[in-house]
Amino acid sequence: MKVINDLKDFTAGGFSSIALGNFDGIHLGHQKLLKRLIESTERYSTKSVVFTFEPHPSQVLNGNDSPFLLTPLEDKIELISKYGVEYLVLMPFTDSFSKMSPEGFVKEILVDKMNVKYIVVGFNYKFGNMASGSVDDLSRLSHMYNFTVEIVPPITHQKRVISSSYIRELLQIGDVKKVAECLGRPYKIKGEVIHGDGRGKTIGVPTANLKLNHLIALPVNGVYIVEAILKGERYMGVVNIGSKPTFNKWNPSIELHIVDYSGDIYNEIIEVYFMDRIRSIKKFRDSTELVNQIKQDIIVCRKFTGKDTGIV
Ligand SMILES: Cc1cc2nc3c(=O)[nH]c(=O)nc-3n(C[C@H](O)[C@H](O)[C@H](O)COP(=O)(O)O)c2cc1C
Ligand SMILES: Nc1ncnc2c1ncn2[C@@H]1O[C@H](COP(=O)(O)OP(=O)(O)OP(=O)(O)O)[C@@H](O)[C@H]1O
Repeated sequence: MKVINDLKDFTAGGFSSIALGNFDGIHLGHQKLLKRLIESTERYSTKSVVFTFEPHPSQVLNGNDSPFLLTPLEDKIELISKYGVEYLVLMPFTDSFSKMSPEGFVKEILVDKMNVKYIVVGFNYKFGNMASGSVDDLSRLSHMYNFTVEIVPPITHQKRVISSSYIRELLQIGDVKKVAECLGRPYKIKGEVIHGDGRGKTIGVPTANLKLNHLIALPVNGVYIVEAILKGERYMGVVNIGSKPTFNKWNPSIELHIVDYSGDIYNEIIEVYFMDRIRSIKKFRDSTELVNQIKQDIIVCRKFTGKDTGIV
């Protein structure tokens, strides 16, 4: 897959099939669009293109108030390329770009620069300045400029329309199981192992403290069952996201205890896949009570394994 930041580098020749949107998370709704995109290329003899913005428009429009992301760019690229997409356009979402009218975007970018023949979008797609363009506008413009528009009806999970924002809401209540159902895979975060207070080893539960990308959404504070990928190997583990009230440590951290593992893993990169939430963080009377609880957490974690986790 060719990743392009500047349309000058777009040299597809012939016609294009284009999927439009932000694609944060590559959830089941996005996946449906990607499948339809690939299917269209045979019908229309086109090149497949995913057209998205980088950075995410909300980061430009809302600055520090923009939501945390579900997928870092490198994961988004990897997930999209798995569908066999030929071009991924990461259009810089500048202030001036955000002021383009819906008509201007379609004519100047999609028609003139990309020779569009087919567009696939979801039912609620909005585009152009102030998100003023709708799928009806896109249909109207398709007659004017002679391309086909396919509008994908809502993809739902338990009667809720799946969207990146809905998945962020689920993370905020810790429902990582439902998140996995909406993504078609478990939610993943990735980080480098850094030094903690070194208390874990002394209480018999060594933990890897992870340094994370601060733009990426985390599940709400609590204790989770996870699968961890370390040096290409897969392990089960338990993760604590949040503070350590038992020791009066209130700064947030994320700590992973890998079950049945010992060894020095400082500076290693670990991928963590969230399978289920076990409980909230509690203040225990002392470290013995805490360790007893963590042992229980590990039992719950062990019971969970043996299942097909869906990690690809
Ligand atoms: C599975 C798991 C559950 C945890 N649950 C709690 C908890 O409920 N309350 C708490 O104060 N600390 C909890 N912790 C955090 C421990 O206090 C922490 O791992 C220990 O203090 C070591 O911290 P350090 O790596 O910074 O030295 C938990 C840790 C793990 C791995
Ligand atoms: N559940 C869904 N069903 C059908 N189409 C969808 C669904 N979710 C997103 N799409 C479509 O996929 C494309 C990319 O979606 P986009 O990432 O922009 O929005 P989103 O996933 O709905 O997230 P947000 O919550 O940020 O609006 C758009 O064309 C959108 O309409």
